[in-house]
Amino acid sequence: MDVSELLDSLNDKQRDAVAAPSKNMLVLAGAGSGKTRVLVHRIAWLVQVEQISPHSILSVTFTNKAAAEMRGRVEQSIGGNIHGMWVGTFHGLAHRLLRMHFQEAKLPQTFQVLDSDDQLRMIKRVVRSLQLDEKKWPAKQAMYYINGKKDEGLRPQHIDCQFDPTEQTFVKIYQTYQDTCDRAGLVDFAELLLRAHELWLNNPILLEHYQQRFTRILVDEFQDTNAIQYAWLNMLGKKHGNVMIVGDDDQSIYGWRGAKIENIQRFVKDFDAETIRLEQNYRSTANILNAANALITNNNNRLGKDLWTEDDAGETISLYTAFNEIDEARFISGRIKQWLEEGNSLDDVALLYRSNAQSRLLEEALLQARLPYRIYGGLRFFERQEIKDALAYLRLINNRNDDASFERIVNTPTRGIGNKALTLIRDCARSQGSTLWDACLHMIEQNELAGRSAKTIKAFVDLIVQLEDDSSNLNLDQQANHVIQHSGLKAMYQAEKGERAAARIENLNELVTACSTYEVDPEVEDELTPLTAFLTHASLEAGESQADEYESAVQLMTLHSAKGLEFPLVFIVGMEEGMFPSQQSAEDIVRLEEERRLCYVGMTRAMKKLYLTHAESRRLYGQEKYHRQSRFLKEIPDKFIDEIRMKNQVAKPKTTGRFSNTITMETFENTGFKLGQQVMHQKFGEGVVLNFEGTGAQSRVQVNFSDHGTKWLVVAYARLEAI
Ligand SMILES: Nc1ncnc2c1ncn2[C@@H]1O[C@H](COP(=O)(O)OP(=O)(O)OP(=O)(O)O)[C@@H](O)[C@H]1O
Ligand SMILES: [Mg+2]
Repeated sequence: MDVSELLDSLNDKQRDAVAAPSKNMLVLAGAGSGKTRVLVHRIAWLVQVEQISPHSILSVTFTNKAAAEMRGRVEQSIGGNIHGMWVGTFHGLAHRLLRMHFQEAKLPQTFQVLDSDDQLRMIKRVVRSLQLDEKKWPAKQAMYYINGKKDEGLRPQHIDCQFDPTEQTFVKIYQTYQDTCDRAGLVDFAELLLRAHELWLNNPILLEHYQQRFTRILVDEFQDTNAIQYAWLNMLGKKHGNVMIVGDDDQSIYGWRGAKIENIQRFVKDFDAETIRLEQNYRSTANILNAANALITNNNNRLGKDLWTEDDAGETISLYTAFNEIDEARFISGRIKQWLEEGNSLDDVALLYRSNAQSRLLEEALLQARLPYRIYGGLRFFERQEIKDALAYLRLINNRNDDASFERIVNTPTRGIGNKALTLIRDCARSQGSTLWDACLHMIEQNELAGRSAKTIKAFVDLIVQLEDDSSNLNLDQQANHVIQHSGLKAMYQAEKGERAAARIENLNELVTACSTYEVDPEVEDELTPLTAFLTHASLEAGESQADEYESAVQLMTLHSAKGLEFPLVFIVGMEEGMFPSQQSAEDIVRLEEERRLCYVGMTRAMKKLYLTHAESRRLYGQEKYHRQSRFLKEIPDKFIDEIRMKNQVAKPKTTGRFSNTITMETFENTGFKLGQQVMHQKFGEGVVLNFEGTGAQSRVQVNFSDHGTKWLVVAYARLEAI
């Protein structure tokens, strides 16, 4: 792209931001106003016009995927590659620094990243080792505590807990956990940021090196930075005064993870930054945009922004009231099918939900309708059980001190190592201040294990050593394959049988493929073995990209992970009180406002058409619950919404069992049943058909059961038999 093109595709305000002389800037603007576009064009501008070396540019994105996209977009617009430029998430960049300066950061070269699942296990173990009551000190709570403190930049010794015995215990857990991680060479996500911050704090020369190197810094989605990220940026960027941040206070949705909206104003003050506001939205139709704008005005203390569009009103937003969660899912799959039949692509469709667990039913409906789908950021490849098992073997082979991996696989597949033996090993590790692996060696050597345990533990130790011996000279993918085969994992999953087992084997095979296509980043990972590099990659990526990347598919994701994305057709499901807003946020104004921002984020992902759905009843934890519709629905002015309700589409519902003769003889929409007909249901027994609703796959019948009263049932599911 030449320079004029770079600017031509921008409006005046965007252009001002892209071509501004270097200074600290805040681009504050609502959803879809081109903030990310400005950032990308700004980088291209710096390289092409200002002749800044990519080496001097550091750009922070919110996800790894966004980083890859940004790199691609910049490379495309300057028509060349941008080697030397650092683009990544705060975590990814911190990790990179720690890899490059592991000694200064007081880490072993082979340090590994601990994901949250493994972190939780470690903390559980620590709580137990401190002989605390696990009910009183739940590991999860301790994990929030530890990560929260790290996000604030606090080590145990910084925490004043003299007069608070509860906090004293948490600090003790924090300290013990940290000691264990340090011993094992493990770094959790929050630790990455804190360590990287301390790295600079303790090494002024190193800091100065990076301050001089990164003379241009850009940050997307700034509204979701936490305290330690802000401190890190402040340290790096303040000296040269060329930091551009873009953000939207109305889209701050990670307060629960320590993000601070106040950082936006703080930045303006600390960095003496100029504010540029963008006001034109290029993403959504006027109906969608105005509905989202109306919703968000219900929040207080906003920085305030105007957002308008030149786009047409477009279709109204459709609101569907499903009568239960199955109906909701089927309605959605029906509409997607229709969308596809109208000649559109599945890639253009997103289903957004409040919590991950909601995906299951939607998946089921999509599977039934044979609509390919992909879960974005949910059941991630590298988080799947079998993958984590295989990686744990590789990790332990790579680094015997990795206690988390040791714990995971010591008895997977089962090899008769019981809890008793494990407790002995843990105790020994604790008393020796050693890792679990070393404790095993010690106990074997000293004959401290009972006959059977001694044998099984020795066998495990031998297995790991053998796996390493046999595979260390192989290529990375051969090595992975060898370990999957000879660890017993493959046989174990094969023995499981069924579809799920087949999927697991497929995943394991895919891991080998992932190894074979993995490319080492020469700037950081040259010194590492390919295995260490790959294992790190696995932890960081956690499968943000899915296996079947090239197939056209519906995207399923949580509202949180939809941030920054856009789709022509969007469904937001489960819009019920207690679901969205979530139960916990209903009484707390701060949390409620964050939920509302989340709804704003969700709605503003839609370009052409938005569906909002809710179910009148829903099975939750095995129980049928009735929820009122979400207050957010009521906050959207009626003029933007069009209600679809099956009841409106059918003949008047009847509530009694008496029918006129003409109706009695009709078979409703080929359901196979007639009004007044006697039917049998597996669970509810005998009954009489009272009424029909809906059409096609969604048709429902109302049946009066002799023993269970009147119920509405979806014909396709109910398996009613005429008698
Ligand atoms: N000046 C412009 N002319 C035409 N299209 C534009 C312009 N600016 C942005 N767009 C398009 O508008 C859409 C939204 O842009 P972008 O994703 O950069 O917005 P954003 O402010 O980052 O949104 P979000 O707040 O959701 O992250 C994109 O499809 C982008 O290509
Ligand atoms: Mg954006």
